[in-house]
Amino acid sequence: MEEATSSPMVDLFSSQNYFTVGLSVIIVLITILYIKLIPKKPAKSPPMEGRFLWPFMGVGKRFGTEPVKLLNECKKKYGDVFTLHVAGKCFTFLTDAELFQYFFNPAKGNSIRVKNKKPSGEEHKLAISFDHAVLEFISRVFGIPVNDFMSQHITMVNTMRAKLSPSTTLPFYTKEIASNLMDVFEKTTENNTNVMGYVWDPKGTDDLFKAITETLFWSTVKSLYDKKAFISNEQDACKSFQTIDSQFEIRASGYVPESWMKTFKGSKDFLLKMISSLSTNMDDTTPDNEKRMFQLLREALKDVVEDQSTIDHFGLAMLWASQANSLPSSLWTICYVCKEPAIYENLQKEVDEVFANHLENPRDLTFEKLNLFPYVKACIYEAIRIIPPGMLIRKVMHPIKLPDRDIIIPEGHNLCISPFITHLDDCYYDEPLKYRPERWLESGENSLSDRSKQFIAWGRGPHECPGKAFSIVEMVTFIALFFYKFRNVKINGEIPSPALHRLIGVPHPSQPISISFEKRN
Ligand code: HEM
Repeated sequence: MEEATSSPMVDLFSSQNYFTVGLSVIIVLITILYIKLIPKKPAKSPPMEGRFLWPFMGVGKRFGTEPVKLLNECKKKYGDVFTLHVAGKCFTFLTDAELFQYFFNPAKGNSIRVKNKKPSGEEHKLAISFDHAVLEFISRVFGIPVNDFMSQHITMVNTMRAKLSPSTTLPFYTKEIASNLMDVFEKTTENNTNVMGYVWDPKGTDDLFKAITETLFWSTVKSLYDKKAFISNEQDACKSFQTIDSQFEIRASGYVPESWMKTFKGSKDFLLKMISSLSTNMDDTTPDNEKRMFQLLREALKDVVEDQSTIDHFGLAMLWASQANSLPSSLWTICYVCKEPAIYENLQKEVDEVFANHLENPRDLTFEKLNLFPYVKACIYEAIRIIPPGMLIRKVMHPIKLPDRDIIIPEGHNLCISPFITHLDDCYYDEPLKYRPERWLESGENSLSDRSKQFIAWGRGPHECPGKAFSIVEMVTFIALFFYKFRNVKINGEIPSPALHRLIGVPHPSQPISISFEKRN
């Protein structure tokens, strides 16, 4: 018999063995990587969902497609504090309204810093930070340099808060809104071609959101920037805004470089150019009480930023913030009102009564006169209650312990609350899914107000939306005039669901909405 010639040494280096050894090394490396990527869960930290799922993703896919369902499931499973592991990041949600004070007012010592951690500098005084939570995506989307955002973002917010208040310039900014809106509602293909905005067909529209956007965009811009702002033959500013808004999440995520997002970049550059030319042509001799919001913002920033073009980037951020929530909130209000005949009738009655008895010309609807529309306001609040911004976010800068709970939220977590979850919780609202504007008008025990602890659509505390008062004025004016100008408004088909991938801000509709109406001459 022939002896075997191959030694064990030779066997070891056969191609099959190379493969087996290679495969084993890869498996070991993947296992090490997997274990390394599983987020650490320090003792006493909140229960975590998605920790052991493929660590790059966690519950990322579900969070991006059905966040509300996921949050409700977790709330049931873990209680009112839990963490989601999303694509390597930890999002800790507080769902009990009693805990919101720790989220909104950390400065008052509400969130208790864990003792052995010492703050290292001024900006780290607070255990949680708004600025650190939004810094990256704000600078990606609007191009505000990180250092300028950290040092001057508060200047922007304080300037807006001071000037968009009923006791200062808010009545001035809002005095022409009615007239500007009427110009657009009355625009036809034959007349007023010099008025920017949508042409409302006398019978209806197949895309209500587009119609609202192209109407309200221009009136907001005229109020806050300049009467003639952004008008150009080169490109449509409203379309540029729509492009930025629709691609906001993709750019904010940072997964796609801006150079690959040609239409986004083109729109952003165009709007920055428009804002910059506005800056250059500003008349500094305008009396303070007649200066537009952007002019005041520019004055507040010009001596504190090194590169003057940074002001334009702040101006772009303010432009987006001033539109992104008011537009869908106006849309959802019209949809809900039209779907409930009794509500529609009540609202129409109020609108008709005010325009018949208190205002000869709808264009004269001033700031003071808006108090004549309590039912319109209640309809808007109720729509924002049911379809609010998806979530509010802060960064945990130092581990925090929630009083009375054996839970420590680790440093680095994103701390979140979701108006969607709270506003639809039957602990806080009777029949929460029911659109019932009357709940905002009830008195006594049931009375609600936008200060109720469970109503958080505009946030609360030091970061409460600085445009809140402006947005209410704008939306009440818009809805009152819409139902003055258009009669027998009917939504054709079902109201589509909100597109929930948009968690920062009020969601858009998932489908175009078609409506028909008769237009009053
Ligand atoms: C329906 C209308 C609106 C809603 C529901 C809304 C909601 C919000 C929310 C929830 C926040 C974050 C609050 C937090 O994290 O605690 C916010 C921030 C902000 N909003 Fe609004 N908003 C609306 C309209 C407006 C308007 C019209 C403007 C501008 C005129 C505006 C400007 C801003 C700005 C600049 C911030 C950032 C605040 C900061 O950085 O501290 N918003 N808004």
